[in-house]
Amino acid sequence: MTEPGSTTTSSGAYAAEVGEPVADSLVEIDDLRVHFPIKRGIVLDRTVGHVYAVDGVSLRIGRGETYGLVGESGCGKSTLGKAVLRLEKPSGGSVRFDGTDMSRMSGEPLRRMRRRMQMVFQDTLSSLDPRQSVESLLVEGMRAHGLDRGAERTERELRELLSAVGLPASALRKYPHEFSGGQRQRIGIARALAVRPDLVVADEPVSALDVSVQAQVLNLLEDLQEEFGLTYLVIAHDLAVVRHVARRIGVMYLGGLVEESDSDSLYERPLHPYTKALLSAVPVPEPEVEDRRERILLSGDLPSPAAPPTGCRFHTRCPWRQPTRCDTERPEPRDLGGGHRVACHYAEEIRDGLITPNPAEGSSSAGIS
Ligand SMILES: Nc1ncnc2c1ncn2[C@@H]1O[C@H](COP(=O)(O)OP(=O)(O)OP(=O)(O)O)[C@@H](O)[C@H]1O
Repeated sequence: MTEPGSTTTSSGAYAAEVGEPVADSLVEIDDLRVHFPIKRGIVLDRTVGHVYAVDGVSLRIGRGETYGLVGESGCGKSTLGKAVLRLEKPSGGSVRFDGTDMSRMSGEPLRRMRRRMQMVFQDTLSSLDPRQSVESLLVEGMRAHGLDRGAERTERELRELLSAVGLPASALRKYPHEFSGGQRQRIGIARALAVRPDLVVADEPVSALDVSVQAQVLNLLEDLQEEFGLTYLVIAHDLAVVRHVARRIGVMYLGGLVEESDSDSLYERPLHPYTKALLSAVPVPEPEVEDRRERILLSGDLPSPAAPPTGCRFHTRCPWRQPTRCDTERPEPRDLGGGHRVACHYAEEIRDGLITPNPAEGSSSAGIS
Protein backbone atom coordinates (compact mmCIF):
# COMPACT_ATOMS: atom_id res chain seq x y z
CA MET A 1 0.00 0.00 0.00
CA THR A 2 1.24 3.48 -0.79
CA GLU A 3 2.08 5.48 2.25
CA PRO A 4 3.16 8.99 3.05
CA GLY A 5 4.69 8.08 6.38
CA SER A 6 3.11 5.17 8.16
CA THR A 7 4.17 3.98 11.57
CA THR A 8 5.10 0.54 12.70
CA THR A 9 4.27 -0.34 16.25
CA SER A 10 4.17 -4.00 17.14
CA SER A 11 1.68 -5.31 19.66
CA GLY A 12 4.46 -6.29 22.03
CA ALA A 13 6.15 -2.90 21.79
CA TYR A 14 2.88 -1.13 22.56
CA ALA A 15 2.09 -3.34 25.53
CA ALA A 16 5.57 -2.82 26.94
CA GLU A 17 5.30 0.94 26.41
CA VAL A 18 1.95 1.40 28.15
CA GLY A 19 2.65 -1.35 30.67
CA GLU A 20 -0.80 -2.89 30.16
CA PRO A 21 -1.27 -6.63 29.97
CA VAL A 22 -2.64 -7.48 26.52
CA ALA A 23 -4.95 -10.09 28.06
CA ASP A 24 -7.11 -7.33 29.60
CA SER A 25 -7.80 -5.79 26.21
CA LEU A 26 -10.89 -6.73 24.25
CA VAL A 27 -9.72 -4.77 21.21
CA GLU A 28 -6.08 -4.40 20.16
CA ILE A 29 -5.42 -2.16 17.19
CA ASP A 30 -1.91 -2.11 15.77
CA ASP A 31 -0.63 0.22 13.07
CA LEU A 32 -4.10 0.21 11.50
CA ARG A 33 -4.32 1.77 8.06
CA VAL A 34 -7.38 2.37 5.90
CA HIS A 35 -6.45 4.05 2.61
CA PHE A 36 -9.27 4.69 0.13
CA PRO A 37 -8.13 4.67 -3.52
CA ILE A 38 -8.97 7.77 -5.57
CA LYS A 39 -10.11 6.51 -8.96
CA ARG A 40 -10.10 8.36 -12.29
CA GLY A 41 -10.85 7.40 -15.89
CA ILE A 42 -14.11 6.67 -17.72
CA VAL A 43 -14.58 3.34 -15.94
CA LEU A 44 -12.69 4.48 -12.86
CA ASP A 45 -9.88 2.09 -13.68
CA ARG A 46 -6.96 4.32 -12.71
CA THR A 47 -5.87 4.86 -9.12
CA VAL A 48 -4.43 8.35 -8.96
CA GLY A 49 -3.92 8.57 -5.22
CA HIS A 50 -5.32 7.61 -1.82
CA VAL A 51 -7.29 9.18 0.98
CA TYR A 52 -5.29 8.29 4.07
CA ALA A 53 -8.36 8.12 6.32
CA VAL A 54 -6.65 6.08 9.02
CA ASP A 55 -2.88 5.93 8.86
CA GLY A 56 -0.94 4.06 11.51
CA VAL A 57 -3.17 4.00 14.59
CA SER A 58 -2.41 1.73 17.55
CA LEU A 59 -4.64 1.59 20.60
CA ARG A 60 -6.16 -0.78 23.15
CA ILE A 61 -9.70 -0.95 24.49
CA GLY A 62 -9.91 -2.78 27.79
CA ARG A 63 -12.76 -5.13 28.65
CA GLY A 64 -15.67 -3.24 30.15
CA GLU A 65 -14.10 0.16 29.47
CA THR A 66 -15.42 3.10 27.48
CA TYR A 67 -12.88 4.48 25.04
CA GLY A 68 -13.72 7.88 23.59
CA LEU A 69 -12.38 8.90 20.20
CA VAL A 70 -12.46 12.61 19.34
CA GLY A 71 -11.28 14.88 16.55
CA GLU A 72 -12.50 17.22 13.84
CA SER A 73 -14.76 16.10 11.04
CA GLY A 74 -12.84 14.05 8.48
CA CYS A 75 -9.98 13.00 10.79
CA GLY A 76 -10.87 9.31 10.36
CA LYS A 77 -12.86 8.49 13.51
CA SER A 78 -15.76 6.74 11.75
CA THR A 79 -13.45 4.87 9.40
CA LEU A 80 -11.51 3.57 12.40
CA GLY A 81 -14.77 2.47 14.07
CA LYS A 82 -15.88 0.69 10.92
CA ALA A 83 -12.50 -1.00 10.53
CA VAL A 84 -12.81 -2.36 14.08
CA LEU A 85 -16.11 -3.97 13.05
CA ARG A 86 -14.58 -4.99 9.71
CA LEU A 87 -17.19 -2.89 7.89
CA GLU A 88 -14.10 -1.37 6.23
CA LYS A 89 -11.28 -3.66 5.25
CA PRO A 90 -7.94 -2.42 6.58
CA SER A 91 -5.23 -1.63 4.04
CA GLY A 92 -2.65 -2.62 6.63
CA GLY A 93 -2.04 -3.29 10.29
CA SER A 94 -4.28 -5.43 12.44
CA VAL A 95 -7.35 -5.43 14.65
CA ARG A 96 -7.49 -8.19 17.23
CA PHE A 97 -10.81 -8.82 18.94
CA ASP A 98 -10.68 -10.95 22.06
CA GLY A 99 -7.30 -12.22 20.94
CA THR A 100 -8.28 -13.10 17.36
CA ASP A 101 -6.88 -11.22 14.37
CA MET A 102 -9.98 -10.02 12.52
CA SER A 103 -8.06 -8.96 9.43
CA ARG A 104 -7.42 -12.61 8.59
CA MET A 105 -11.03 -13.72 9.08
CA SER A 106 -13.70 -14.21 6.44
CA GLY A 107 -16.91 -16.15 5.79
CA GLU A 108 -18.76 -17.85 8.65
CA PRO A 109 -16.13 -17.28 11.39
CA LEU A 110 -16.16 -13.54 10.59
CA ARG A 111 -19.98 -13.49 10.64
CA ARG A 112 -20.04 -15.23 14.02
CA MET A 113 -17.45 -12.83 15.38
CA ARG A 114 -19.45 -9.86 14.11
CA ARG A 115 -22.37 -10.72 16.38
CA ARG A 116 -20.13 -9.85 19.30
CA MET A 117 -19.59 -6.30 18.04
CA GLN A 118 -22.40 -3.95 17.09
CA MET A 119 -22.72 -0.36 15.96
CA VAL A 120 -25.03 2.42 17.13
CA PHE A 121 -25.37 5.14 14.52
CA GLN A 122 -25.91 8.89 14.68
CA ASP A 123 -28.72 9.04 12.15
CA THR A 124 -31.47 6.74 13.36
CA LEU A 125 -33.84 7.80 10.59
CA SER A 126 -31.60 6.34 7.91
CA SER A 127 -30.20 3.45 9.95
CA LEU A 128 -33.64 2.07 10.97
CA ASP A 129 -35.71 0.79 8.03
CA PRO A 130 -38.97 2.82 8.16
CA ARG A 131 -40.99 -0.13 6.77
CA GLN A 132 -40.07 -2.44 9.61
CA SER A 133 -41.85 -2.47 12.97
CA VAL A 134 -39.67 -2.23 16.07
CA GLU A 135 -40.29 -5.94 16.70
CA SER A 136 -39.14 -6.85 13.22
CA LEU A 137 -36.06 -4.60 13.54
CA LEU A 138 -35.05 -6.25 16.79
CA VAL A 139 -35.80 -9.83 15.74
CA GLU A 140 -33.92 -9.51 12.45
CA GLY A 141 -30.46 -9.60 14.02
CA MET A 142 -31.45 -12.29 16.55
CA ARG A 143 -32.70 -14.49 13.72
CA ALA A 144 -29.60 -13.91 11.60
CA HIS A 145 -27.48 -15.17 14.47
CA GLY A 146 -29.80 -18.03 15.51
CA LEU A 147 -30.75 -16.33 18.78
CA ASP A 148 -34.57 -16.46 18.47
CA ARG A 149 -35.79 -19.53 20.30
CA GLY A 150 -39.57 -19.74 19.95
CA ALA A 151 -42.14 -16.94 19.69
CA GLU A 152 -42.96 -16.78 23.39
CA ARG A 153 -39.38 -16.63 24.61
CA THR A 154 -38.35 -14.15 21.94
CA GLU A 155 -41.31 -11.89 22.80
CA ARG A 156 -40.33 -12.00 26.47
CA GLU A 157 -36.71 -11.15 25.65
CA LEU A 158 -37.79 -8.24 23.44
CA ARG A 159 -39.99 -6.82 26.20
CA GLU A 160 -37.08 -7.07 28.63
CA LEU A 161 -34.79 -5.39 26.13
CA LEU A 162 -37.23 -2.52 25.56
CA SER A 163 -37.66 -2.10 29.28
CA ALA A 164 -33.84 -1.97 29.66
CA VAL A 165 -33.66 0.92 27.18
CA GLY A 166 -36.62 2.70 28.80
CA LEU A 167 -39.35 2.01 26.25
CA PRO A 168 -42.78 0.43 26.86
CA ALA A 169 -43.61 -3.01 25.42
CA SER A 170 -46.24 -1.34 23.21
CA ALA A 171 -43.32 0.07 21.15
CA LEU A 172 -42.87 -3.37 19.56
CA ARG A 173 -45.84 -2.89 17.22
CA LYS A 174 -44.88 0.64 16.17
CA TYR A 175 -42.65 2.01 13.39
CA PRO A 176 -39.55 4.25 13.68
CA HIS A 177 -41.32 7.43 12.46
CA GLU A 178 -43.75 7.20 15.39
CA PHE A 179 -40.97 7.98 17.85
CA SER A 180 -38.96 11.06 18.83
CA GLY A 181 -35.23 11.25 18.02
CA GLY A 182 -34.26 10.21 21.56
CA GLN A 183 -36.66 7.25 21.51
CA ARG A 184 -35.38 6.19 18.09
CA GLN A 185 -31.87 6.17 19.45
CA ARG A 186 -33.10 3.91 22.27
CA ILE A 187 -34.46 1.56 19.59
CA GLY A 188 -31.10 1.70 17.78
CA ILE A 189 -29.38 0.75 21.05
CA ALA A 190 -31.90 -2.06 21.70
CA ARG A 191 -31.28 -3.39 18.20
CA ALA A 192 -27.53 -3.47 18.86
CA LEU A 193 -28.05 -5.22 22.20
CA ALA A 194 -30.53 -7.80 20.82
CA VAL A 195 -27.65 -9.98 19.59
CA ARG A 196 -25.85 -9.78 22.96
CA PRO A 197 -22.63 -8.11 21.83
CA ASP A 198 -19.49 -7.60 23.88
CA LEU A 199 -18.44 -4.41 22.07
CA VAL A 200 -20.63 -1.51 20.96
CA VAL A 201 -19.18 1.12 18.64
CA ALA A 202 -21.33 4.22 19.09
CA ASP A 203 -20.64 6.71 16.28
CA GLU A 204 -21.84 10.17 17.30
CA PRO A 205 -24.63 8.56 19.34
CA VAL A 206 -26.15 11.82 20.55
CA SER A 207 -25.08 14.53 18.11
CA ALA A 208 -28.43 14.47 16.26
CA LEU A 209 -30.37 14.87 19.52
CA ASP A 210 -31.53 17.92 21.46
CA VAL A 211 -29.14 18.85 24.24
CA SER A 212 -31.81 18.05 26.84
CA VAL A 213 -32.09 14.48 25.51
CA GLN A 214 -28.35 13.90 25.03
CA ALA A 215 -27.62 13.37 28.74
CA GLN A 216 -30.49 10.88 29.05
CA VAL A 217 -29.13 8.74 26.22
CA LEU A 218 -25.56 8.95 27.56
CA ASN A 219 -26.77 7.94 31.03
CA LEU A 220 -28.67 5.05 29.46
CA LEU A 221 -25.49 3.87 27.72
CA GLU A 222 -23.70 3.95 31.07
CA ASP A 223 -26.46 1.96 32.82
CA LEU A 224 -26.54 -0.63 30.04
CA GLN A 225 -22.78 -1.02 30.18
CA GLU A 226 -23.03 -2.17 33.75
CA GLU A 227 -26.10 -4.33 33.21
CA PHE A 228 -24.82 -6.11 30.10
CA GLY A 229 -21.06 -6.00 30.75
CA LEU A 230 -20.41 -4.00 27.58
CA THR A 231 -17.25 -2.44 26.20
CA TYR A 232 -17.76 0.83 24.30
CA LEU A 233 -15.93 2.72 21.62
CA VAL A 234 -17.67 6.10 21.60
CA ILE A 235 -16.86 8.35 18.64
CA ALA A 236 -17.73 12.04 18.86
CA HIS A 237 -16.51 15.42 17.64
CA ASP A 238 -17.94 16.97 20.83
CA LEU A 239 -15.41 16.84 23.66
CA ALA A 240 -18.15 17.26 26.28
CA VAL A 241 -19.84 14.07 25.12
CA VAL A 242 -16.74 11.91 25.43
CA ARG A 243 -15.76 13.47 28.72
CA HIS A 244 -19.17 12.50 30.07
CA VAL A 245 -18.80 8.81 29.30
CA ALA A 246 -15.21 7.81 28.57
CA ARG A 247 -12.57 6.68 31.01
CA ARG A 248 -9.90 6.87 28.34
CA ILE A 249 -9.78 9.21 25.37
CA GLY A 250 -7.87 9.20 22.11
CA VAL A 251 -7.53 12.36 20.02
CA MET A 252 -7.22 11.94 16.25
CA TYR A 253 -5.82 14.38 13.71
CA LEU A 254 -5.58 13.60 9.98
CA GLY A 255 -5.74 9.83 10.30
CA GLY A 256 -3.38 9.53 13.27
CA LEU A 257 -3.71 9.34 17.05
CA VAL A 258 -1.97 12.40 18.49
CA GLU A 259 -2.75 11.97 22.17
CA GLU A 260 -4.28 9.37 24.44
CA SER A 261 -4.82 9.33 28.17
CA ASP A 262 -7.34 8.92 30.93
CA SER A 263 -10.08 11.47 30.67
CA ASP A 264 -9.08 13.64 33.66
CA SER A 265 -5.46 14.16 32.70
CA LEU A 266 -6.40 14.84 29.08
CA TYR A 267 -8.75 17.65 30.07
CA GLU A 268 -6.60 19.01 32.89
CA ARG A 269 -3.18 18.67 31.25
CA PRO A 270 -3.46 18.32 27.47
CA LEU A 271 0.07 17.82 26.15
CA HIS A 272 -0.27 17.76 22.38
CA PRO A 273 -0.55 21.19 20.69
CA TYR A 274 -3.61 20.03 18.74
CA THR A 275 -5.43 18.85 21.90
CA LYS A 276 -4.49 22.13 23.59
CA ALA A 277 -6.07 24.06 20.72
CA LEU A 278 -9.14 21.83 20.65
CA LEU A 279 -9.72 22.23 24.39
CA SER A 280 -8.94 25.93 24.37
CA ALA A 281 -11.94 26.42 22.07
CA VAL A 282 -14.38 24.84 24.57
CA PRO A 283 -16.15 27.57 26.57
CA VAL A 284 -15.79 27.45 30.37
CA PRO A 285 -19.00 28.11 32.36
CA GLU A 286 -17.32 30.37 35.01
CA PRO A 287 -16.96 33.91 33.55
CA GLU A 288 -13.71 34.71 35.43
CA VAL A 289 -11.99 31.57 34.19
CA GLU A 290 -13.46 32.15 30.73
CA ASP A 291 -11.93 35.67 30.60
CA ARG A 292 -8.50 34.50 31.72
CA ARG A 293 -8.12 31.28 29.79
CA GLU A 294 -5.62 31.02 26.98
CA ARG A 295 -7.07 30.34 23.57
CA ILE A 296 -4.96 28.91 20.81
CA LEU A 297 -5.72 29.90 17.26
CA LEU A 298 -4.46 27.49 14.65
CA SER A 299 -3.23 28.99 11.44
CA GLY A 300 -4.21 27.55 8.06
CA ASP A 301 -6.86 25.07 7.03
CA LEU A 302 -7.06 21.39 7.84
CA PRO A 303 -4.92 19.72 5.14
CA SER A 304 -6.54 17.16 2.87
CA PRO A 305 -6.23 13.54 4.02
CA ALA A 306 -5.37 12.79 0.37
CA ALA A 307 -2.19 14.86 0.67
CA PRO A 308 -1.19 14.85 4.34
CA PRO A 309 1.88 16.89 5.32
CA THR A 310 5.21 15.11 5.69
CA GLY A 311 6.71 14.63 9.14
CA CYS A 312 4.29 15.51 11.92
CA ARG A 313 0.85 15.78 10.33
CA PHE A 314 0.13 18.78 12.54
CA HIS A 315 3.30 20.77 11.81
CA THR A 316 1.64 23.03 9.20
CA ARG A 317 -0.66 24.46 11.89
CA CYS A 318 1.36 24.03 15.06
CA PRO A 319 2.28 27.17 17.03
CA TRP A 320 5.19 25.24 18.66
CA ARG A 321 6.62 23.88 15.40
CA GLN A 322 10.42 23.48 15.39
CA PRO A 323 12.42 23.57 12.17
CA THR A 324 13.36 20.44 10.32
CA ARG A 325 12.44 17.65 12.73
CA CYS A 326 8.70 18.46 12.84
CA ASP A 327 8.62 18.83 9.05
CA THR A 328 10.43 15.60 8.26
CA GLU A 329 10.00 13.02 11.02
CA ARG A 330 6.60 11.63 11.96
CA PRO A 331 6.40 11.37 15.78
CA GLU A 332 5.26 8.09 17.35
CA PRO A 333 3.00 8.28 20.39
CA ARG A 334 5.21 8.12 23.50
CA ASP A 335 4.16 7.47 27.08
CA LEU A 336 4.97 10.52 29.18
CA GLY A 337 3.85 8.80 32.35
CA GLY A 338 0.73 7.06 33.62
CA GLY A 339 -0.32 5.91 30.14
CA HIS A 340 -0.56 9.51 28.85
CA ARG A 341 0.69 9.02 25.28
CA VAL A 342 1.60 11.93 23.05
CA ALA A 343 2.76 11.98 19.44
CA CYS A 344 4.89 15.14 19.59
CA HIS A 345 8.68 15.40 19.38
CA TYR A 346 8.70 18.32 21.80
CA ALA A 347 5.90 17.39 24.24
CA GLU A 348 8.15 17.64 27.32
CA GLU A 349 9.68 20.97 26.27
CA ILE A 350 6.23 22.43 25.57
CA ARG A 351 4.88 21.09 28.88
CA ASP A 352 7.82 22.57 30.79
CA GLY A 353 7.61 25.92 28.98
CA LEU A 354 11.04 25.50 27.36
CA ILE A 355 9.54 26.19 23.93
CA THR A 356 7.11 29.04 23.51
CA PRO A 357 4.51 29.34 20.76
CA ASN A 358 5.69 31.11 17.65
CA PRO A 359 3.28 33.98 16.87
CA ALA A 360 3.95 33.54 13.16
CA GLU A 361 2.66 29.98 13.30
CA GLY A 362 -0.47 30.70 15.33
CA SER A 363 -1.76 32.96 18.05
CA SER A 364 -2.78 32.50 21.63
CA SER A 365 -5.79 34.76 21.74
CA ALA A 366 -8.71 33.10 20.01
CA GLY A 367 -10.25 29.63 19.57
CA ILE A 368 -9.61 27.01 16.92
CA SER A 369 -10.28 28.37 13.46
N1 LIG B 1 -15.67 5.08 1.37
C1 LIG B 1 -14.85 6.13 1.27
N2 LIG B 1 -14.20 6.40 0.11
C2 LIG B 1 -13.35 7.44 0.03
N3 LIG B 1 -13.08 8.30 1.02
C3 LIG B 1 -13.70 8.09 2.20
C4 LIG B 1 -14.62 7.00 2.39
N4 LIG B 1 -15.08 7.05 3.67
C5 LIG B 1 -14.47 8.11 4.25
N5 LIG B 1 -13.65 8.72 3.38
C6 LIG B 1 -12.80 9.89 3.63
O1 LIG B 1 -11.94 9.54 4.70
C7 LIG B 1 -11.71 10.67 5.55
C8 LIG B 1 -12.09 10.28 6.96
O2 LIG B 1 -13.51 10.12 7.01
P1 LIG B 1 -14.28 9.71 8.34
O3 LIG B 1 -15.74 9.68 8.05
O4 LIG B 1 -13.67 8.49 8.92
O5 LIG B 1 -13.96 10.94 9.31
P2 LIG B 1 -14.68 11.38 10.66
O6 LIG B 1 -13.61 11.87 11.55
O7 LIG B 1 -15.54 10.27 11.17
O8 LIG B 1 -15.55 12.60 10.19
P3 LIG B 1 -17.12 12.81 10.30
O9 LIG B 1 -17.37 13.07 11.73
O10 LIG B 1 -17.37 14.01 9.43
O11 LIG B 1 -17.75 11.54 9.78
C9 LIG B 1 -12.56 11.81 4.97
O12 LIG B 1 -11.71 12.60 4.15
C10 LIG B 1 -13.59 11.10 4.14
O13 LIG B 1 -14.01 11.91 3.07
